[in-house]
Amino acid sequence: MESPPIELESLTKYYGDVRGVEDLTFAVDVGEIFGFLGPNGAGKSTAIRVLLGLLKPTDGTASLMGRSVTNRTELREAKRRLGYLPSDVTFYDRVTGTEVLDHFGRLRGDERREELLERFPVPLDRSVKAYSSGNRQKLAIVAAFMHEPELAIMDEPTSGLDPLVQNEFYDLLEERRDAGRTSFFSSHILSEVRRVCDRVGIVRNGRLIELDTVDNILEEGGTVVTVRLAEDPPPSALEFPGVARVDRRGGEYRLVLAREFDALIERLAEYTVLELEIREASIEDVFMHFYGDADRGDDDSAANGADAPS
Ligand SMILES: Nc1ncnc2c1ncn2[C@@H]1O[C@H](COP(=O)(O)OP(=O)(O)OP(=O)(O)O)[C@@H](O)[C@H]1O
Repeated sequence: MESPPIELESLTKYYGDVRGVEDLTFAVDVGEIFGFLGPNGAGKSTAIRVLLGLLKPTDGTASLMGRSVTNRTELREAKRRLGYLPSDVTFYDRVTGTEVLDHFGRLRGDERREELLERFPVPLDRSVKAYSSGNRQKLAIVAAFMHEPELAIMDEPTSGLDPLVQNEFYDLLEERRDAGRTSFFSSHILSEVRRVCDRVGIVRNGRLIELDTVDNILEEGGTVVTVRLAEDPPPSALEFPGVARVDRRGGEYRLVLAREFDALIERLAEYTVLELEIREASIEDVFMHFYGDADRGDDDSAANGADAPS
């Protein structure tokens, strides 16, 4: 059987006392577009840097296409079949775009170079020092994908790209999926996650807190109910199975829930309903609770609070 493109097993990385990631276990399947999400400082870049062999795990294992990233020979083999897009693209400044691509082409191949340059055009003859951040990102995309890698690992790949270029990039990921190639990327842009990701893993405080298909997650929190009551119950009084979260803002309660209307009506019948609105949830409504509430008690480590900017 084919090895998973990415496999993490109890992966833990501490920077001294500061927790990067803790006990991360999940695998990415062949042909998936997998989104790696979580608030700032959650541990996404740490996991990605371990996967690329740039950081040594404190504990646990990580492998790419069945090759352990802590074994130099295996890592080198895996890297030939990998495309990588870092979060802050830096090239040696005194070279031109063409020279950058020549360099990566010699290392790994460049059969899609011309086609990708038509889709992500950059001023090839100019020094990359003079590139705008968007052009740097486009050059990095061409460099990462021109050898048609089996697996692409990307840290916030669309940051700095204009909307048209972003769309071109999403098309590229979808074509890769159709060809059975795997893409893994971190993102803060929920609309792009909804548009392209098959499955997501969400990390917070270094730990995996959700691993599911985007469809399932949206289904479970697909409805937003806003209600105003004559009474003033605590938000927890409006919780029932199927409710993902309840917030109170001013005199209004806002529930994100699966389509459990009977249970909703039963619960609201205990109160005097003054106003009621029911609408389909946006992806922000559904995902925000994975981001917020960071201090609600799921932190059990002295390392908590060490979220200095990275
Ligand atoms: N080189 C480092 N030395 C010490 N601590 C670090 C280092 N790099 C990251 N950290 C810490 O590890 C934790 C995880 O950071 P990481 O950069 O992996 O998060 P992230 O999810 O990628 O965040 P962002 O969305 O802001 O890019 C944070 O607490 C961060 O301060």
